[in-house]
Amino acid sequence: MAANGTGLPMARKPLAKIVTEDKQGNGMCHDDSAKGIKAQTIDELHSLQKKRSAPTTPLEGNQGAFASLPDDERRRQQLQSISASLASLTRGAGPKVVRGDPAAKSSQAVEHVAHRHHHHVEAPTISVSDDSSLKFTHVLYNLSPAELYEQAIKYEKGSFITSSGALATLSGAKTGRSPRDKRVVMDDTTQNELWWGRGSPNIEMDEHTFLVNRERAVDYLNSLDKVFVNDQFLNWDPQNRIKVRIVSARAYHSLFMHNMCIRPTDEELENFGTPDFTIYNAGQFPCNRYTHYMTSSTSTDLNLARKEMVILGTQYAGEMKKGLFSVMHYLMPKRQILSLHSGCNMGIDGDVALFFGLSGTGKTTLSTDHNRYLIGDDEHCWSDYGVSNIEGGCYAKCIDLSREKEPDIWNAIKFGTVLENVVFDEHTREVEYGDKSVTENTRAAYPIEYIPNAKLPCIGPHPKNVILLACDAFGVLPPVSKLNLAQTMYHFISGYTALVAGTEDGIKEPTATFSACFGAAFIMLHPTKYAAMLAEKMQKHGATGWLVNTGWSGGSYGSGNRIKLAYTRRIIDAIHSGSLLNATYEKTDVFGLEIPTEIEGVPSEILRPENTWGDKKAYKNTLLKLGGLFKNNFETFTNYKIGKDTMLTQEILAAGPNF
Ligand SMILES: Nc1ncnc2c1ncn2[C@@H]1O[C@H](COP(=O)(O)OP(=O)(O)O)[C@@H](O)[C@H]1O
Ligand SMILES: C=C(OP(=O)(O)O)C(=O)O
Ligand SMILES: [Ca+2]
Ligand SMILES: [Mn+2]
Repeated sequence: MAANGTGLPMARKPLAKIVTEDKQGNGMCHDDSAKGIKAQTIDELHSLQKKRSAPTTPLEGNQGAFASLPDDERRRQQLQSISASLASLTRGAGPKVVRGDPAAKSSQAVEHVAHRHHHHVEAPTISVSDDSSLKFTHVLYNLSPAELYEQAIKYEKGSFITSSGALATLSGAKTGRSPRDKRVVMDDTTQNELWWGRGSPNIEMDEHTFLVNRERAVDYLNSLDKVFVNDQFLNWDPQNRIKVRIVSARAYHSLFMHNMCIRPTDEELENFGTPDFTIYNAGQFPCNRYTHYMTSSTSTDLNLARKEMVILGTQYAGEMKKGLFSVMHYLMPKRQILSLHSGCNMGIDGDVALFFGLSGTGKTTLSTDHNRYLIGDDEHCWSDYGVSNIEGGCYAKCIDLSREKEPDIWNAIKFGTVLENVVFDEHTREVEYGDKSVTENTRAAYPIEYIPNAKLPCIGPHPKNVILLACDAFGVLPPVSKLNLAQTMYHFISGYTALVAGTEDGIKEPTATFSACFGAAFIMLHPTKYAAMLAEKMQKHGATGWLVNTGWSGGSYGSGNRIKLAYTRRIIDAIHSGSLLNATYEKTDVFGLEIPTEIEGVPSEILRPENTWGDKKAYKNTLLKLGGLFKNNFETFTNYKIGKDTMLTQEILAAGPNF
């Protein structure tokens, strides 16, 4: 250390600064030596550049006289907890965990935890029986976005800073979720509690196979020089907050979760304790196909009893966010709280709207509204006290993103934002949002406060409007319809959308997707459980249901056009303001939907779909075709009672298409 390593003021008086005569600044003699640089080598000089801060970057050996014991003890326990998380279940002991970057110079003292037995049992003597227990695992704990940028750029191929400051990354071979590779441990409890079988997203796996995959993931993570650990929260409702730990191998994954989960304050982090749920993301490493239940090299495994999720063979970051969402779909209903795959925003008068819809239907786009407060774009809870966002960030699609149409999302793509799978100019680093070379599912993940009118904390009163979004590529659903409660339930359970499969390959036929509760991939209980809760809450709080088609008009995909975002926004405005509630309505054939005759700012002729079709016969046929698809899909639900009220069940069954 330099002369002043004692912490006392320098005894020697600094020399007077030498004043040079050059006022242009082109002289070579701007001598600052008077300040007495506290470094004798370049390395030491560089070490001065970084001011130390605790606890987000706790690399220092701050074991001086002033370091209080409880802090030390807390830190030791934190490392011990991470070691326990990373412990092999077959070898008993957790790895030696070291805090800090393995590439850091030895001048940076690191904190160690030697072997600790799983579940925090002290090991008196340890006989070293395998090589992995001789190795240190470096832990990069809750790094800041800047630190994660550096890690990504240094070590992860395909990481670049874009012209707006976002971190562009590649998710590898998987650029979307892999629902068919999702497995859920079936045990005595979950066998009875969860939704299994036809239509269910929960494909069974046994406890033993889970442990095989868990061990595979943990061994992979421990074989690395370093792992990233995020300790964060889910759910802005303080009474129902869940502590999550994400162990991952990539800075990209750590930054993604930093943005998407709720970020703890320093105090909250110090008192974090044991997580309620842990994700082991070993996405670069495949699962072993010889393992029972494995049908590909990708596996995302949920174990509710162990409160753990294992990811193998996919680096798509959305798996982590949606995996945790599944967990919330299990935990929250147990507390009589409804979990919702919806966006949510609030007007200046406190009117809250929910936006349900499958991927690509407009939850993120329409909940991000410059005239309203954003509560969240994708995952919420509805309790007896109102709504709360589960997450701390948004995950926007950015294909064809434009500054003009979506200024708030555009401006959120800046330093700190993860930009997945986008294409950019190699020199200017300007992103080309129209380019689908890597995937059509390009994404931006940013902290919610990057949206200027985010509502912090992300909570609000009971919803006034429940908007069901469907992107109908058949072009027969009206741009907006007002729903009664039974219709709302019918469409909620159906969870319809029809996107166009591959826009590139000349595919003309839209394919209908039905996904119960607008999120069948994430629900854990039978859809009727969530539907009953939604009906009860909507009734109790007097919420109105709406069906909004954000898809085609004037014909199916290929002949018609997608409804202009500007029109959809006017429709949504009219819902929020209450003006649409008092409009004049007429009923449609087949679906029996109530459609308004006029809305300010929207051409009246588009409100009734058949007006926009040139070929009326084709319209009728397409309408009947879609009606038939709805009927077929709903057959699986006809034997279920929805809630306590048999009347409601009958009404819901009758609220579908009639022809
Ligand atoms: N009329 C419309 N309403 C909503 N979104 C539209 C409309 N027309 C085009 N879009 C585009 O559709 C996409 C909707 O995606 P997004 O809001 O991310 O859906 P989700 O959050 O439900 O997955 C966006 O890219 C948006 O620009
Ligand atoms: C991240 C996702 O959400 P959404 O497309 O609904 O925004 C997803 O479904 O993978
Ligand atoms: Ca979604
Ligand atoms: Mn979204």
